[in-house]
Amino acid sequence: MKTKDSQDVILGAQARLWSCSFNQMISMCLKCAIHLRIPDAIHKHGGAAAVPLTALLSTLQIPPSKTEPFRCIMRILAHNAALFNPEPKPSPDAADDEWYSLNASSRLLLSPGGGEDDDDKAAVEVRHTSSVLFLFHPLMQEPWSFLDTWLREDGSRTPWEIAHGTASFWGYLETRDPSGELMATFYDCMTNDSKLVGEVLVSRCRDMFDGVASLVDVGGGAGTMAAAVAKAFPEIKCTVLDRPHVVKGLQGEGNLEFVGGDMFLSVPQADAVLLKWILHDWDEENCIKVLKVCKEAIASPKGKLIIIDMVVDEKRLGERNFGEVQLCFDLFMMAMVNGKERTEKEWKRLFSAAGFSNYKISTVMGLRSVIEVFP
Ligand SMILES: C[S@@+](CC[C@H](N)C(=O)[O-])C[C@H]1O[C@@H](n2cnc3c(N)ncnc32)[C@H](O)[C@@H]1O
Ligand SMILES: O=c1cc(-c2ccc(O)cc2)oc2c(O)c(O)ccc12
Repeated sequence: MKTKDSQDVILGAQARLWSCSFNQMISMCLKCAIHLRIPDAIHKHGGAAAVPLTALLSTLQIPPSKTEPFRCIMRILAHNAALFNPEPKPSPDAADDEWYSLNASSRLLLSPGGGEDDDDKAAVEVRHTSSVLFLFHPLMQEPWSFLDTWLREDGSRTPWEIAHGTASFWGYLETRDPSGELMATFYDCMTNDSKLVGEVLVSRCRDMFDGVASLVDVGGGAGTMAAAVAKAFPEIKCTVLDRPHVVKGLQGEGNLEFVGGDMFLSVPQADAVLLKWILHDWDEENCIKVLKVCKEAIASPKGKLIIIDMVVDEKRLGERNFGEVQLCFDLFMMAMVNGKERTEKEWKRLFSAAGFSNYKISTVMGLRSVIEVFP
C-alpha cells in the first residue's frame, strides 16, 4: 500500500498528463470560438462591458439543447485559454450567473472594422484571426503526426516534408499550391503580424533610422513592414526583395518598390538591411550565407542590419506567454522549414561567422527582439 503522500503525487501526476493531453481540446475550443464569431457577439452586445451567457446564446442562435455544451466551452475559453474575462454578476438580482467580457486577446479576434480601435481611429487595425486559423489548416496540422518518424530518421527531412512529400514548405508554396490558397493565407498571417510589428518598429525604434537614406527589406513578402517604414520616414527609399513569384504583381509607389530575386545570391545596396522573421527559417550554414550577402549589400560603413526575430531567453523558458511560446516557435520552425529560434549566444556566433563586428539587442517587441548588427 502506498503512503497517502505518494498517492497524492501520483494523482497529481495523472492530472498533469490529462492537462497536457487536453491541450489540443483547448485549441479546438479557440477554433470554434473563431468560427462562431463569439468575440463579435460579445462586442456587439456589450462593447467593452460584460455580457451574460443567455445573450450570447441568443445572438449566436445556439439552440436550447446546446446550452450546457456552450457554457462548458465558454468556461474553457475563459479559464483555460484566458481568452475571455469571466466577470461577476453586475447586480445580485441579475438573472444570469455567468458573464463574460473581451480581453486584449479576444479583441484581436474581432472582425475587421469592429471594436478595438473605436477610440483611436488613427491606430493600425491589428487582427489575428486568420493567423490562428492558418495554424489549424489541415496542411499545417498533418506534420505534427510525424514527430516520432522525424526523430528516428537520419537526415534533414522535416515533418512538413514527411507529411507532404519532398517539396519544402517554400517549394510547396511556389509550385504545389495551384490555387494559391495556402500562399494567400500564409501572407495574410505575415501581413497581420507586420502591421503590429511595423507600428512598434517605427514608433519605439525611431532612432535606429537616424542617418538611413535607403532600406531593403529582405524576404519582405507583401511589403507591409517596408510600407510602414516608407510612410513613417518619407525620406528613406525602401525596397522589398522577395522571390519573384511572391512579388509578382505587387506595385510600389512613392518611396517603396518591389524587386524579385534570391537573397542567397544578391541583395540590393542599402544603408539598412531589414530581416524580419527570415533567419529563423534557416540552419546555421544558410544563415551565414544570407548574412554575408546582406553585409555586401550594406552601402555605407555606418550602415547596419536590423533583424526582427526571437532571442530565446533560457532563464524564462517556463514562463507562460513568453519562454513557453518561444519553445513552441522553435519546434514549429524546425518542423516546418528546418529552421530554429536562437539564444543570444547562437546569434552572436552567426554574426561573427558572417564577419560582423558588433550587435545591440533591444527587447521592445514582446516575444521578439530587434537586433541591430554592425559591419
Ligand atoms: C516567414 S516569411 C517573412 C515575411 C516577412 N519578412 C514578414 O515577416 O512578414 C519569409 C519570407 O522569406 C522569403 N524568402 C524565402 N526564400 C527567399 C530567397 N531565397 N530570397 C528572398 N526571399 C526569400 C519568403 O518568400 C517569405 O516571404
Ligand atoms: O508556417 C508558418 C506560420 C507562421 C505563423 C503562423 C501564424 C502565426 O500567428 C504566426 C506565425 O510563421 C511562419 C514563419 O514565421 C516562418 O518563418 C515560416 C513559416 C511560418
